[in-house]
Amino acid sequence: MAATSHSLLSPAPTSLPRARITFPVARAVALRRRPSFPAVAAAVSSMASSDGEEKKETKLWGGRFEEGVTDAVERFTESISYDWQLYKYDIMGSKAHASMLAAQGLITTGDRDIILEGLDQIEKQIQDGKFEWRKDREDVHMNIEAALIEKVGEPAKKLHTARSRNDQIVTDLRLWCRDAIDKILIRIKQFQVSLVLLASKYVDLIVPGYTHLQRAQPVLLPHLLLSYVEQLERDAGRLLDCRERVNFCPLGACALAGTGLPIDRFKTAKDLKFTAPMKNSIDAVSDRDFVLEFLAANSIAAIHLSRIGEEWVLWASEEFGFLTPSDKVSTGSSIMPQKKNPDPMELVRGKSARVVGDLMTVLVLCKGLPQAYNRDLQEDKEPLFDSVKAILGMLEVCSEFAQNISFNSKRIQSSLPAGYLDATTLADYLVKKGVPFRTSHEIVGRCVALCVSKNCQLTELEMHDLKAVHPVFEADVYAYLGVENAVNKFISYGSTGSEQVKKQLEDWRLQLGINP
Ligand SMILES: N/C(=N\CCC[C@H](N)C(=O)O)N[C@@H](CC(=O)O)C(=O)O
Repeated sequence: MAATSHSLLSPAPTSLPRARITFPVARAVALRRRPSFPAVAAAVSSMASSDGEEKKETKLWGGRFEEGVTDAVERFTESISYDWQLYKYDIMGSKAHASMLAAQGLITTGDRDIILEGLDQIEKQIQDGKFEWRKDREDVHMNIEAALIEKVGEPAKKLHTARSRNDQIVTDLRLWCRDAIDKILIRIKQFQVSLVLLASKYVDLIVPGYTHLQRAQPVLLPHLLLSYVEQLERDAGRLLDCRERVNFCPLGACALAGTGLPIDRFKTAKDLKFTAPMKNSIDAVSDRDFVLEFLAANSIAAIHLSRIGEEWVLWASEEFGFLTPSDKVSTGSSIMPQKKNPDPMELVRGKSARVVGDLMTVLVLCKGLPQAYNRDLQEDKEPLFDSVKAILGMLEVCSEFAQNISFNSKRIQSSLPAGYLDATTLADYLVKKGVPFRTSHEIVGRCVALCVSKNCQLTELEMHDLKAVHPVFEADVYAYLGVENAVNKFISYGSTGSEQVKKQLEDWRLQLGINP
């Protein structure tokens, strides 16, 4: 199996094509010689010796073992099929570790330079797709370390001084999460910009506001779109908070107890741009609370995106007809020629399920673990990678959808008279006339009942109709009726009143660096 270079902004597949998975040299020979399944399985991860006998490669941890693991165990315990994605961070950590060992006199500077050069070559091989990932070497750490030993010999055998895979994996993971968070933050901002640009196109468009999915009060469309922007801002804030706690360095905690060797954990932490080394070596290798926090932040963001997806799918329906996605963000039906489906937003809604599922997986994974490291923790990676891949894709597609929809102003406007959207404004009018709110609520309720019986709007009630309900009504009431009048009456901070919304739109444009 060979890795290709990739960035999280264009996520790489979580596993590479099976055809590229390579096993030790004897495998092809063994496959030809003994084609039955058990025999083929027996050949996995084995090496041919010169006399044709198959011999397992000695594991880097193999000193006390007389026999190799079974093929089933090898297949079951390997993680290289997905943790290869950590290679960049594993190499980064190894380089910082080697430099620290040299600075502390634990290895010579000559050995350090050989190790650093060898790691650079391995990184290039991986990026060029020329590195052979081997399942019999279990994971990303052992693959890189074994390859380094093959490449540069003795000096590489010193790299694992004062280090365990337990602190190595969690260091890799923290570095990976830090970068992943930064990439998600960029995508959140891109979606916010798309929403603000969309809002700027419809500054005066009034839409029905819903509660219980029933018509409630009129709102400006930009007000609704900025509500998404606010939610995304909190999503970003949660990720930034999480990043603070991610950014502590476990390297040097070793297996769980630290080391008797004179290492400098502050140097490795600084070189890897962590805030500080983690204070307790048992905690450092044990906990995945930073993964949980990250997955939880992703889950909340995914739920926000799912709700937007639901709203836009609904609004794109014939029944609402409030928005039209362009062809660029729609798909068709294999049987119904007329269909134009808003699939991307349905899948945004759908993929939120896996993001929440990923959080649940790691929550349950962690719940029964005693201190310190347990192999169960290997199972945190696939949900983590999956969650990040999903959320990046969801944000990208939401942003593109926002850039490729138009709101159907005419249809929306023609729908506005329905639902008595101005009723609450009418109640506020009565309050301004000195009527207690509970009484005004009752009066307006009676006005609405009158409209229902006459099949008309509140604006269409004659003065004598209104006076018949309550004598407090005067001619100025008509300045409160109808959705335009009603929207103009909103003045409270954060309300849908056009002054408020225009100011907030301006603030967001400034904050997001959108030029006038
Ligand atoms: N096997 C092990 N850690 C493996 C960590 C890497 C693993 N692929 C993972 O993803 O968690 N722990 C050994 C120590 C070691 O192998 O360094 C132990 O504590 O006995």
